[in-house]
Amino acid sequence: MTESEPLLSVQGLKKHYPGGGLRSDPSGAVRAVDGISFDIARGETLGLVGESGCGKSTAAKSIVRLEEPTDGEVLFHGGSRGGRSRNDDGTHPNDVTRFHRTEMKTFRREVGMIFQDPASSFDPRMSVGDSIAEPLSVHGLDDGRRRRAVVEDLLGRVGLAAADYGRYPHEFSGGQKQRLALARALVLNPELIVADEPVSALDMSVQADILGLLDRVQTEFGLSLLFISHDMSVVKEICDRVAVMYLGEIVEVGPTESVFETPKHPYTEALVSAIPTPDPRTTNRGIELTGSVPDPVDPPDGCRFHTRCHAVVQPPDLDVSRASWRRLLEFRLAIEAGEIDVEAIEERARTGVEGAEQVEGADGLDGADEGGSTAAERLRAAFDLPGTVADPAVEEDLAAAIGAVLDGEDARAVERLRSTVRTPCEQRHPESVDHGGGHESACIRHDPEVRAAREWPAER
Ligand SMILES: Nc1ncnc2c1ncn2[C@@H]1O[C@H](COP(=O)(O)OP(=O)(O)OP(=O)(O)O)[C@@H](O)[C@H]1O
Repeated sequence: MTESEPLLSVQGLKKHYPGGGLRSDPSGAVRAVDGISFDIARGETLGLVGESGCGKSTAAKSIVRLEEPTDGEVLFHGGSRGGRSRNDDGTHPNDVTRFHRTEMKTFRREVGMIFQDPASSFDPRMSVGDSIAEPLSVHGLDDGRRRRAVVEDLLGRVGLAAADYGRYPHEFSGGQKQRLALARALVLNPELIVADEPVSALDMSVQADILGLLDRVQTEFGLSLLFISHDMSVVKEICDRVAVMYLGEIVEVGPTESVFETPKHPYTEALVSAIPTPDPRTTNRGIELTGSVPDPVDPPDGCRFHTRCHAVVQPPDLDVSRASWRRLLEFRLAIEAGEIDVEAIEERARTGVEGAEQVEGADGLDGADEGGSTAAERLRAAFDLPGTVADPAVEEDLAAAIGAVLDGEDARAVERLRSTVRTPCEQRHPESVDHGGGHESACIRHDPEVRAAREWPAER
């Protein structure tokens, strides 16, 4: 491997779990990881970040083959270990996904893992020293005294004492257990550590200790580190580069400083914006990330983030304000998700929690109450929709869609709205665009072809 070749190169990795779909395709696969690619250089820490359910753990497990990947390559040691290049059939001799048993055994020695819950990796009936030493026996170090010496040395390096060798897991705190887990991950002198949420279960002060330790150990041992976390501030602390994952895909990757200072993808922007600022007088950028990650069985078309995106692109020919556009799209998406509960809206109006009196001046469709508003107006009010949309064609579609929703015909409502309330973001899967310095993102606002064909304001 030359210096410039990555230690780990993940290419188009997919992990789909069979069945389990509840929505449009009940037999559909759970697309937990859906074609991710990234490299990790020797001695580098790459952070894989995203909300719960984005596929981070599945990605980690697929890379080390605790789960069998559905597709893609995981090249360990670049492309030239032992001078070997690709086989005639295009496969690669260093592709972990194709390793046989003996190659896997070697690979496992070269990759250490740490998980969120360190307790689960220790047998409560075994001394921690014996647990840490176990991989040494498995990999052929038969000399018990040497095994003990290696483990005692490691215990010191992770901030514990050689005398801790004979103690049992329940005698250690959460932070100490994570130190033990790190010692165990290091025992075979690996080149890569995969750490999946290693500090999420720990108190803030202990988190800082463990992050400091990871950082120190990484430098000392010259390790590469794949660091998985949902916590942006933790990632910022420790990573050289960051890959942001959303619904099975990587939407942005780049040097940590660049990604945090000038996030290019709206999802990253929202995650960065949500980081609490240490100074209460300064406010963050105030982008609210609403809702949760959609079902990976049936991900949204085009850009998977468009259903939650604050920057979702308005069609150039839709002549309404930006605020109205967002509301119209949110309304359509709510109908599609089956989230509109007309009875609850009516009930709230009756009990005065949300007044129908907020809506004035629009033509009623049906069901006028004592205050004079109609069910259609109350539905508009509930979704903060304009009383009348300025663009007559859109207003016609919206009124028809509202009527359909009130009639319980959601499919008809969606069909009607889809003709006008339709974002370019759902029509095209965004390609990754290079912003320079290894900073890439996949958002159609940056796609040169799309930008050339349409006109919307330059955003970042
Ligand atoms: N064995 C499985 N079978 C079916 N679906 C699964 C399985 N494991 C994970 N999933 C689904 O795959 C998606 C990604 O899960 P994953 O645990 O990888 O996400 P994550 O980003 O690591 O989140 P978390 O931190 O909550 O674990 C989720 O929708 C999850 O429900």
